[in-house]
Amino acid sequence: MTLLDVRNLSVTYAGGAEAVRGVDLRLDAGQKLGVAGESGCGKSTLALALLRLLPAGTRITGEVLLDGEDVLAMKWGRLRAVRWAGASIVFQGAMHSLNAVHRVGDQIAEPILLHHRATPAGARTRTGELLEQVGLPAARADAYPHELSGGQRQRVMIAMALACDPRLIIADEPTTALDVMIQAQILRLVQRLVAGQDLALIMISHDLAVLADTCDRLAVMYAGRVVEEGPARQVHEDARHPYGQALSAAFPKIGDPASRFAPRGLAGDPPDPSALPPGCTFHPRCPVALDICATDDQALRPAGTGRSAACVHTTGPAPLEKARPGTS
Ligand SMILES: Nc1ncnc2c1ncn2[C@@H]1O[C@H](COP(=O)(O)OP(=O)(O)OP(=O)(O)O)[C@@H](O)[C@H]1O
Repeated sequence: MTLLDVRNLSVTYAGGAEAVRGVDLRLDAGQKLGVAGESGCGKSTLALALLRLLPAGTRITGEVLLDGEDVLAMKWGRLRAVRWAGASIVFQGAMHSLNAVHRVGDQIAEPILLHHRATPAGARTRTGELLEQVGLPAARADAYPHELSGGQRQRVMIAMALACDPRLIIADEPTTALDVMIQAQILRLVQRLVAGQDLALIMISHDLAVLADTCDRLAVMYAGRVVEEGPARQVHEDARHPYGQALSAAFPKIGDPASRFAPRGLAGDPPDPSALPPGCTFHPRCPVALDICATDDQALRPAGTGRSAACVHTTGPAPLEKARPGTS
């Protein structure tokens, strides 16, 4: 059953940055979707748009249907109910997301009190259970954020995200700020919490290998657009879009120790979303670009069973839009 249906979602920041452009995504109940892409490709903007957490003045268009209800069209009161209880977000860098002057237990209890109309004693019991679920002693509820390590704080953030029994968790680079050993622990925790449950997950990372290990499906974003989508392992091991191929070559393949020593980086950076190049936005960096790529962008189209890509090499020419006049 479809839990999340994102249709033609676009986000433009007040300054004119087109951070997300025409994204379509579908997620079934309990399904795990990875969203990959370099820094600046619009992954966090996409996550924030799903719960309308973007700064005032940002233009969001399209539809975000959560259980059939459009988050983008909801009244404020309904939106508040959907945040935490329908879907919740675990951000990167827990220190900035937690309030430094409140005990972590009180911060976990807050959404429980708000959404479940629990008594303070009931909320405290539930907080203890949640802390134990994420591998912390219940007594850590009395700690302030600065008394916890980075990994412990991220566990608290995950406990908060679980507090109201959401059907969807969005994890935005949940391990980025942590050292490698702790990263692995937190990833295992997320995998354990979502495995075999009806809890859907959108996990955002620049690391395809991590996503392939955790998720069922994978969407690769470039310059605000999904350029490739499909079963996670297949996209990681045999990407169809040249950007997906470059991204996956930059990280070791699961179970392939040789690839660990031969990462191939991609020259250059993603384009400035306020001044996107005409045609396919990847063409200036693409090793296999054709003349047509400088003028015509390609729509995401079928590229094998259950897979899609937006590349003239994979799917043949079918322009999404002509280059804007004066831009080529
Ligand atoms: N509040 C904002 N105002 C204007 N532009 C913004 C704002 N937030 C992000 N951007 C721009 O939108 C683009 C997409 O940023 P976003 O953070 O979504 O990318 P990302 O793929 O999540 O990158 P990272 O992995 O570094 O978080 C970037 O060019 C960024 O500079």
